[in-house]
Amino acid sequence: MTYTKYSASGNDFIICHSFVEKDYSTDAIKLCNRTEGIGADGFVVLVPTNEADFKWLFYNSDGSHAAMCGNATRACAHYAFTNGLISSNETKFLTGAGLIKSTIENDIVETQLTAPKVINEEFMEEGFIWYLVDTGVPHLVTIVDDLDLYEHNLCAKMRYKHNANVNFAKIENGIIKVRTYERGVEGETLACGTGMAACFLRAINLKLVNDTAFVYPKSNEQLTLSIKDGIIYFKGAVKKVFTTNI
Ligand SMILES: N[C@H](CCC[C@H](N)C(=O)O)C(=O)O
Repeated sequence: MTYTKYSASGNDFIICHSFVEKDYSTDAIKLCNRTEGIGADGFVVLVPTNEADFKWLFYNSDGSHAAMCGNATRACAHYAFTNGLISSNETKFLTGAGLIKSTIENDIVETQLTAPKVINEEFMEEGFIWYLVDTGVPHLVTIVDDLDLYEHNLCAKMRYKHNANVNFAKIENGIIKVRTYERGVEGETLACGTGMAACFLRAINLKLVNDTAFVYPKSNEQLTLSIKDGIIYFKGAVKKVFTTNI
């Protein structure tokens, strides 16, 4: 089987395409293992569908299924285009969160996320003020002045209590810096697309940024987030790291 490793702002994925739609969770655990596998935060299998250019099956590195993954949409769109699975540089494909549209311009890919759903506008827990929103998957967001306040055990506690990813964000001069504990990776990743979108939405909600903002995840790679008519767009570079047959 041919697998391609991608990095999308540091969030890394193993991608392949197949005619066979089945449960690949065991493959995800083996392939994503960073000591005995290729190593990645997630595993994606693109399969045919009559409803869009393709459909994806997305798995976190622990084998759990997730409806959506912002950074993986950018990597998969690039993969589909460079592997000739799509003929246009604009693609629509099916995820567990619904239809996703992505546009590929060389190594820069922009994705239009599904409409966000605010679950809880504001609540206090563990000494922080939280915002809970679904940007394709559920995300908790807290705005802090110091990103060193991010702490693994606190994030794990909030992750399990709310079954959501956990984000700490710092906003300074209209720029957002984010640290994310990712559900299904069960630790901090170098970037989380739907998490950055959740932090951007909270910053908009608090009137701390304009309709377009630069967002920097742990990898410090720059992404651009914008909102128009309630829909979030996020754009950034992707990198095809290598292809292998195993
Ligand atoms: N770990 C997430 C899915 C991946 C989200 C993240 N990698 C992104 O780029 O949006 C979850 O299970 O809710």
